[in-house]
Amino acid sequence: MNFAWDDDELNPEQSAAVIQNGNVFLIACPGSGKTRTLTYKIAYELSKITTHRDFVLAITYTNRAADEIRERVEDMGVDASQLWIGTIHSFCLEWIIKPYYIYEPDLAQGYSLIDLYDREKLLEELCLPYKLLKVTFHDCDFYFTPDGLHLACKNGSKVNAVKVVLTEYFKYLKKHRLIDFELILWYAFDILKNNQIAAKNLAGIFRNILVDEYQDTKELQYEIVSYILRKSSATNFFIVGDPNQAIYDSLGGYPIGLDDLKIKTGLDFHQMELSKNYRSSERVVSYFGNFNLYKTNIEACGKDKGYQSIVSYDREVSKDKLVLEIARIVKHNIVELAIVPRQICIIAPWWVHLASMCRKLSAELPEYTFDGPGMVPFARDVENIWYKISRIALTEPSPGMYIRRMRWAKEILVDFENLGMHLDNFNNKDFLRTCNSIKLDEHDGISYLRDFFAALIAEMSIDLECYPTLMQHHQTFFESSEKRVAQLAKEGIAEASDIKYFRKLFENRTGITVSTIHGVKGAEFDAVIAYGLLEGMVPHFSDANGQESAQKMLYVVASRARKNLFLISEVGRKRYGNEFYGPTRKLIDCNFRYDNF
Ligand SMILES: Nc1ncnc2c1ncn2[C@@H]1O[C@H](COP(=O)(O)OP(=O)(O)OP(=O)(O)O)[C@@H](O)[C@H]1O
Repeated sequence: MNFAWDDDELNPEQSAAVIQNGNVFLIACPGSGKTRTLTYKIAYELSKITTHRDFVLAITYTNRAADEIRERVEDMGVDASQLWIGTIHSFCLEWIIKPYYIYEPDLAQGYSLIDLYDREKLLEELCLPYKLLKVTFHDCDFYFTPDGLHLACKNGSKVNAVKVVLTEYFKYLKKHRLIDFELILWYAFDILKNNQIAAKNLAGIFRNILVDEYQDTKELQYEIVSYILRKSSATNFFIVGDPNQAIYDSLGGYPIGLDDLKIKTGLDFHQMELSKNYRSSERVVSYFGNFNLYKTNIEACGKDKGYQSIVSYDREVSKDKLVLEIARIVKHNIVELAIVPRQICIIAPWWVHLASMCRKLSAELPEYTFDGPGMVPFARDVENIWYKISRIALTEPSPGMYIRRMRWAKEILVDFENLGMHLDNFNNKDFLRTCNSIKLDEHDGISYLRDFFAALIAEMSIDLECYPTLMQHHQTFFESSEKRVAQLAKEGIAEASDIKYFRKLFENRTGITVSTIHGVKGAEFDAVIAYGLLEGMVPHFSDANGQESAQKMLYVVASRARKNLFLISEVGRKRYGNEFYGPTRKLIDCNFRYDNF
């Protein structure tokens, strides 16, 4: 029987998208339940599968989104064993590179994935000769298109140095048979381009391919999916996103137009739309409508629709008073407006401004906690096996965590087997049982993890020396974690070394979120406070398409708010010489009756 739902679960637009046969191109405005629609669509298509050979493939932007959707599908009582859901990188590794790497000359002799920490370290070293030009690994972002390499760096004085650094970087990777995230896409694309059988096999497995957040998808990713789709007339494609929220332009992401998509895939599409915003008040919706580049339809219809929102814009506060002003706004929301701390988010464009803001706010408002970037005390590299084990080591067995921990255990055992370990009948339940039996009385987070891993290896009789990859992952995991803990301690967060702080990462968030604009993608909060809205930051000074990018960033920021929105262009931030940053031009141009706050 097909999976069914009630009227109060999906609105008519969402239901129509879920049950639509064939290929769907779905444009969804902010807060319109894109994730909900995608989840039901997956559940619906899974329930229609009649043979064990068919799979549903869903590609999400983050591992976290993949986990959430999978868990929701399982909670709905739908069998998810024929669902593969994950990021495009995981998909390429598991389904294209692992089975077909021998067809790729650069990979045929074997390859391994460079750890994120090692990658950063390598690039930092290669940048050293260009210290005077202030070239750092942050300048070394790049991406590939079918025509080859593109640099994210648009700074004329650095570009040549970055090119040399990257040439050395690729040489090093090749010599050591390493690949990074961008190379995963490149090689997957190359394999499909040169190997008809690979694309055909994949097309035979997946009856449905679903892509979330298409607006931030890169050309190579569209190409990879298109190779598969062109090999099968029986595979349906469902692609959803919001072109107004495309903020990864500098890394090669773009919202493909329908005509282009038709040409690439050779398919026809039902063009559909989700236009009902369940998130924000009418006032917030009318505000972010000012930045609606593609003129998509949006109608507020959630439970907070009639909320008397505050939408304010401050262009006067000085940089030196910023912390006090943000603290005042936070307190007002919590004390006067009864908004809970975890429903507040503080956003700035640049990561560098957030760590110090987080620290200063923690000192100013000691009664609240702040969850910010750079606050994670250990290496969160999802491809590192020891990170995967740490997820189990740092969470407690409980009914609520059971399914998730079982899945993590399974992933670890698959990794172990891929390393050549013979696990006989040792299954994921046994693995969890072994982990749960490890009891340690250790308060230092890093020592705890070291002891935990040692106990686990001993219990499973694993000889680390026999598995170089495991040893290498072990070394980089701890090197990177020690560096992070030291950095946090330097910034005044001494408790970061405590095991309780480590465990917090996996608990439900209770503190005030502090995030970059890019990091807040997909999230929603009752109150949003955004600062650093300055021309040169929003948009970035090197952005060739700056005004359009600023418009999209403002659209993303403002559409995260359910109830209240506070925008700040502080004065007094030095640019260079005697020059100061001024407010974001798109904000100055926006004609809106802000509230005095
Ligand atoms: N049919 C519905 N009825 C009531 N609430 C809904 C419905 N669909 C979605 N919602 C709620 O609307 C909110 C926004 O949904 P979701 O986060 O999926 O939006 P989104 O489209 O992904 O937004 P964005 O693109 O801005 O990230 C969520 O709180 C969700 O539970």
